[in-house]
Amino acid sequence: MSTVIKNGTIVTADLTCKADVLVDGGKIVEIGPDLKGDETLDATGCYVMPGGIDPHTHLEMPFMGTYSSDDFESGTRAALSGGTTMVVDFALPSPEQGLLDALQMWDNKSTRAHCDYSFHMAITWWSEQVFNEMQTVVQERGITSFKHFMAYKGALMVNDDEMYASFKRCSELGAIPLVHAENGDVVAELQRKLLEEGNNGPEAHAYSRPPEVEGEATNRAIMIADMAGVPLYVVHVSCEEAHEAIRRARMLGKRVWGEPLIQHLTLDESEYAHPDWDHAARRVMSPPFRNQKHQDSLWNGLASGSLSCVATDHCAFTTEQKRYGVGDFTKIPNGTGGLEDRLPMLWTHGVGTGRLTPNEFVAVTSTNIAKILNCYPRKGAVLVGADADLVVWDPEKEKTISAASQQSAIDYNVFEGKTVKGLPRFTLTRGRVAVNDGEFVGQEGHGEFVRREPNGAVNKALSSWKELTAPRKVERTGIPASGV
Ligand SMILES: NC(=O)NCCC(=O)O
Ligand SMILES: [Zn+2]
Repeated sequence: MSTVIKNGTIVTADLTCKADVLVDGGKIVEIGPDLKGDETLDATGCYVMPGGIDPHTHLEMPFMGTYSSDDFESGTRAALSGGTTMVVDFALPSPEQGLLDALQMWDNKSTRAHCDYSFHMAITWWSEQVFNEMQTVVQERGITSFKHFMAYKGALMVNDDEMYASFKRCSELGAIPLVHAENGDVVAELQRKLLEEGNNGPEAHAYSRPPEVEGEATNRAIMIADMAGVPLYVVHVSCEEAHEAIRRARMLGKRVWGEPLIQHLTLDESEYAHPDWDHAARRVMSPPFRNQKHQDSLWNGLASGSLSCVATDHCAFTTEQKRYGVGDFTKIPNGTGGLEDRLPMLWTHGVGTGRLTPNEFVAVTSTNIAKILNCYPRKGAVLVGADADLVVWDPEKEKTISAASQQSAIDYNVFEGKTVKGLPRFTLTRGRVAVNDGEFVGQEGHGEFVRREPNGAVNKALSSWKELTAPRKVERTGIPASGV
């Protein structure tokens, strides 16, 4: 059954034009005027855009003594409801667990996905086994991005020597390293001191992770990537210090991408001063929310291009789970939700205010990450031959965000009470309508794994540059005798 999307305006990262879109067999097969199909979706007054790609989710992740509560079923249902048609989740080996073992666990969990997905692999420890398995992960499994936690000391954190070894391996394999950039040693020491002084509430979580620890780690990761000759993707950039490091690196020609989250763009540190413990703890995530100066920096980065992609880091814990940290903020599971709200919140606060153009919105929610992760134009495009992962976006449709009507499995929403203007009329996942005017009509298990090839354009360019600028031994005509 073919489907035609009629009377809409196509908005991509680089053009805006009126045309119909014909979809068949899960792909876009024609774009032009007056197209016909077996089924018609009316896009009058709407923008037809590539579906969102969320490059940073943690679905059913074992973390801090529990599991994040949204799994691939509820998580991808939330994603599609908000116009996101692909998620990239993190396969996370526990320390000493093999990468392929962890991957098996993620393969099992993801069978319930409603939309397409891919994985990043986390490097949580270092050994010859990890070194060897990275090759299998890239070449046989089509996973070409590896995350490194510079925080969570004693759990997921890797040290500089491990990071350098892993980055070099990424370089050899044509893969991209990702970093969670916070100085884990300093965070651990600040946590210890705060607790010792009796500061045990959720606000102390923010005190223990100031912008300085993020800025330092970002600079360090950039240096290590530069030495290893590999591009770098910095996840959840939350502050000017980290953004400044990325901006400066990019100005110097280094291949570094920064990813702010919708939470950091729209929620600020005052949330942690809320008198209700639950309210504050529900917003505990790392890095924490910041003040308006930092938020402005992130918005400016998106507008100017120094920051590339907006994600959610969707890692949802219930209030009951958050309460594991009553009396000790370091035990509050870190993470917040956002999958369903990323696009509507970014449209409302970005396009709706004039901080972003509709084309920039598509770039930072979909196309840029598809290019970085080397799955463009299969994903992130409205082009003949691309997967029909599309959102028909109604810029006039409004709602007030509420946990009562969300898809996520948790009992609250960090954006509760916020009104958004701009919502999906239809969301299509590989041609199948999954959201029809606010109603979820997706199919569990429809989602497929998206395999990615290594050696994307930036990796290729960097390895040529590395070759050209490699240290060379000087052939000398004379060498003095040694000694006196
Ligand atoms: N961000 C966060 O607080 N939780 C998820 C794990 C991570 O990405 O650090
Ligand atoms: Zn992180």
